Amino acid sequence: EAKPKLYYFQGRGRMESIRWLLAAAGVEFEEEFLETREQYEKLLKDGRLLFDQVPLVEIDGMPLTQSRAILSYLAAKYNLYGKDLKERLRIDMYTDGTLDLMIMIAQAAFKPPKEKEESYALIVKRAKTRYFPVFEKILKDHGEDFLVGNRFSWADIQLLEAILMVEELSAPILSDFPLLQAFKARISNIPTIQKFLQPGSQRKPPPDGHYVEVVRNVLKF
Ligand SMILES: CCCCC[C@H]1O[C@@H](O)C[C@@H]1SC[C@H](NC(=O)CC[C@H](N)C(=O)O)C(=O)NCC(=O)O
Repeated sequence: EAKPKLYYFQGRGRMESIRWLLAAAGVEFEEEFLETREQYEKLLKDGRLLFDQVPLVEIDGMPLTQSRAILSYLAAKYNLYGKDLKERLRIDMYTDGTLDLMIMIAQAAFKPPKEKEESYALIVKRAKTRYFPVFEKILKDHGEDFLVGNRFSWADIQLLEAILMVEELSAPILSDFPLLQAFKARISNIPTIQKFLQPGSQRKPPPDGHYVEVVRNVLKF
């Protein structure tokens, strides 16, 4: 079976959660990095971008776009989506939350320095007062190792991704969340995730000026 192929910039953006999910599921994938406008225009001309947007994931012979749809498809395909409708609903609610937080971080990279710093401060505040308290309470109320159904799911993978990303903005962010600290250690030690966290994996670094410049050039915005 052909490996999934991911078409995106050589950065996190809206593709990083897809990389995390595939890696956590132990699925090897290939990547084509968009560096030039011509590459993007070829994808458009070939009719592979439903709404003219990336991420694009080619899997099971289909060109998939829309990152949340892709993530849902992959979570279901690799049995990381709970055991029934109600567990899937909780996983959708939690992952929509962590995705909202991570998109704020991705978009902040494109702002001028002062606005960017203000955005990062707001993101850290939201993580500390809105998002992480919710997950700390879920872990406390259920007293289980995982967020949903006492089983590893997409929700756990994405929460770990979000924790690590916010720690890059504020290292002590988990100081008031002991259960999240234990969760972070537990999920990081899952073999497929541990491997993805090693240097040399397909995990991408934080956005930098070069990444922003490439995206602006390719997408002309
Ligand atoms: C201010 C904007 C910052 C984000 C810019 C890009 O870098 C990433 O951080 C997010 C986007 S990714 C690139 C962008 N794709 C999307 O916005 C996809 C949105 C879709 N709902 C998804 O979830 O996949 C793109 O292709 N745009 C072309 C254009 O619409 O004509």
